[in-house]
Amino acid sequence: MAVTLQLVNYVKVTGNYCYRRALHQNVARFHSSRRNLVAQIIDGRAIAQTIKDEVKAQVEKIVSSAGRRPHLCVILVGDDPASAVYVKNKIESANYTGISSDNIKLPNNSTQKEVVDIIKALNTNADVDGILVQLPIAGHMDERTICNTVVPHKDVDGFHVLNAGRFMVDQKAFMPATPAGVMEIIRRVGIKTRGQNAVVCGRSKNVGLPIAMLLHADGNHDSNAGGDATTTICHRNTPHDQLRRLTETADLIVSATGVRNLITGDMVKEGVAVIDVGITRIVDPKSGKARLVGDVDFESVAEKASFITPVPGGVGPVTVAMLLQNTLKAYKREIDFYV
Ligand SMILES: Nc1nc(=O)c2c([nH]1)NC[C@@H]1CN(c3ccc(C(=O)N[C@@H](CCC(=O)O)C(=O)O)cc3)C=[N+]21
Repeated sequence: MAVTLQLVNYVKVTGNYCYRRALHQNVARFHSSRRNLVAQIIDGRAIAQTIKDEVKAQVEKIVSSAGRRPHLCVILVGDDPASAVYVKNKIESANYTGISSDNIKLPNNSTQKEVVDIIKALNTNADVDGILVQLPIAGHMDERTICNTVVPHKDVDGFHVLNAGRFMVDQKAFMPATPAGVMEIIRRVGIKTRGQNAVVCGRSKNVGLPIAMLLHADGNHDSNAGGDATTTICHRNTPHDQLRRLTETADLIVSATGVRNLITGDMVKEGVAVIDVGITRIVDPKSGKARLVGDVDFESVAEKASFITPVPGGVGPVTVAMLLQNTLKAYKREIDFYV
């Protein structure tokens, strides 16, 4: 019995593997110690590098034909250490692609009016293509007001209500960088979505919700490239046994909750593709050093998955690359907001 089971697994997963191997290179292989299964570990850094090189080539073309260099402004309020790391990554990556940038740092006690006035000045500054206000923003400010102050055609985060609304009705829009990154990974690696069961964990307005919208949407519609999956959204009020029932039949799981070890190997079926968007900072009990973990128990899930993204080195770097792609789109005024 055990032998038969193993053989079935081997044939099934090896078959998938051969088919997929031709499609992509940005993966490593995770060899199960217990079974003949091979999970492909998606290399987000390599995918991000490819995207950044594509952006860089386009920027070089613009500059060599005497064009103005695309310019990104990042506004950072306060001194949250995680935000400082993300902003540093964004600025460094922008530099790499040839996109020039400003990092506007404001003290934590800045007023909402001060931030709004800075955004308004950037909105009308013809030398600025993209504007981004790093979130979370200090508690005494209204995040919606701040996001809606950025003029839609410079809103490279896709957080303005016009971009969010246009996207929901299949009009061209700036897509938020993390959801765009998740879809880009799925496309570049060749993970099937059409007709598949997709489970999204997390319903945040900037990450979980737009990911679910993209996964379920009509992929034949040309605007924002949906995934045609049957998509279920789980969130903090989904009982864990119900979550398990859904993940057990999922072909694709995208988790974006910040709950460590939410998804474990016993909850998933063999051959599942898993995209881990969670970020939790922990102190490693062995080394005593701080490190990042995702929502997914990597070791146990990789035993069964066909594809899996690691944390760090998965979705995070691709998010940064998508922001730069959006900045280039803003520069080219690719999105017409008057239709
Ligand atoms: N207005 C706004 N736009 C955002 O796009 C935005 C934001 N606010 N607030 C926070 C989230 C989070 N986010 C990440 C960016 C890079 C990594 C990243 O580079 N991660 C690396 C590790 C970084 C580290 O060492 O901490 C990795 O996963 O390998 C992760 C997460 C953008 N966000």
